[in-house]
Amino acid sequence: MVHMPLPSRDEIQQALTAVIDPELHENIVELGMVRSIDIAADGAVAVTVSLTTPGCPIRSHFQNGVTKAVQDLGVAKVSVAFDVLSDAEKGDLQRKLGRGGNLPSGALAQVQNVICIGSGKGGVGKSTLTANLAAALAADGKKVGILDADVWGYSIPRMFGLGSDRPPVSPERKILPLESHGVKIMSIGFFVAEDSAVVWRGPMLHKALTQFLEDVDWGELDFLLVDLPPGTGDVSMTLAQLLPDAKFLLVTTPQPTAQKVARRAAEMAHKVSLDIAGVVENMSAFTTPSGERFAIFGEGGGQELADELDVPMLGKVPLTMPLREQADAGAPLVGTNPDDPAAQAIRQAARGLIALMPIALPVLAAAAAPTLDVIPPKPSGMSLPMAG
Ligand SMILES: Nc1ncnc2c1ncn2[C@@H]1O[C@H](COP(=O)(O)OP(=O)(O)OP(=O)(O)O)[C@@H](O)[C@H]1O
Repeated sequence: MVHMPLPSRDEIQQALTAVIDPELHENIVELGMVRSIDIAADGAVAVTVSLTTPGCPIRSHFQNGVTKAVQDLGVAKVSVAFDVLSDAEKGDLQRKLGRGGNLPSGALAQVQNVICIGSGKGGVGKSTLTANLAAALAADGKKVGILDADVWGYSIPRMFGLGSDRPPVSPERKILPLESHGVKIMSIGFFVAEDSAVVWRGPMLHKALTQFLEDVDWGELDFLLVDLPPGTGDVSMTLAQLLPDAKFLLVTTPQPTAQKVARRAAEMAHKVSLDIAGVVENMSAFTTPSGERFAIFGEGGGQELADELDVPMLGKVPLTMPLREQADAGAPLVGTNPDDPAAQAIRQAARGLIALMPIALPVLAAAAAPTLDVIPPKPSGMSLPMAG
């Protein structure tokens, strides 16, 4: 067996430059967040990382990143501890970043679980499930928000009976989500004229999404559900970068083709290191009032995908007319008709999600708000001013 020589302190420090703070977009060594590196006689390495806030929601991102960076040097035993930067150190950091104001607000500091809901292809019912899962979680007493990041096909406002009213802005210059059926909602649809074809891409998209995460006053939430656009594109990559602790929930129909593209979405999630929480199969089968059952899109695709990915199958949601009708009427079915078979399956999936999530840790209040300077302009001269 070949033994690698133990790395020096400098080599470990160098390796830690691979760990990037996703909010500050800089590595933790450069940011002065590596408080100490200790190498024991037996070769075990202990690293202490200083966070900007004790309730830092991306703690596990640092834990995993530091552990991997040191292990890659051939170190078998790595431990990571955390403390908090002093006020003076935070001041130094702010100067280093060239910011006059505050560090990123950590608007998500009070959000316990972020779940990105994605599908390989469009039209599989991802938004319908997002809306109803949120309503089911809220009915279960959870504090829930939806970020509608389906920039090309936003439909969440309509499913909650919300128009295109601009959300208000608080005196602290935070955008306040609109609330409907007990769910806090933020959508790109609140900022663009209905039916306008907005070409969101590249940096503008990145800025808009960053703002929806950082400048929105989400407050205390048990769950923030993020309705992704279909596919594996820009939005998903950006969000994965901004939300390293988020989980991914895959929606698919039972068809082999849908499954194939859903698998691609899963591969994307793996690539950007997002854990997959599970699979929900939608449009599973249709049952006539006389009880005859038709598997219109086939059977078993969701379970196969879940088995292949080795993740839980959280629910099989049948095709029912009320689910579509209620989405069109602007009131989630789980609230209006909880006994409908689709509503029951969605409530079961919501309970499955709750069971999968880690126990909530106490968190600190979010820090002060950044200025609203990054709302992207609407293309063709439109702008996205906000009320308030
Ligand atoms: N289980 C279901 N039973 C009946 N209708 C459904 C079901 N699931 C979704 N639908 C309907 O199918 C259509 C597509 O659903 P939805 O808009 O949620 O899909 P999507 O995957 O979010 O699409 P995209 O992301 O491409 O906009 C909607 O009209 C919705 O009401």
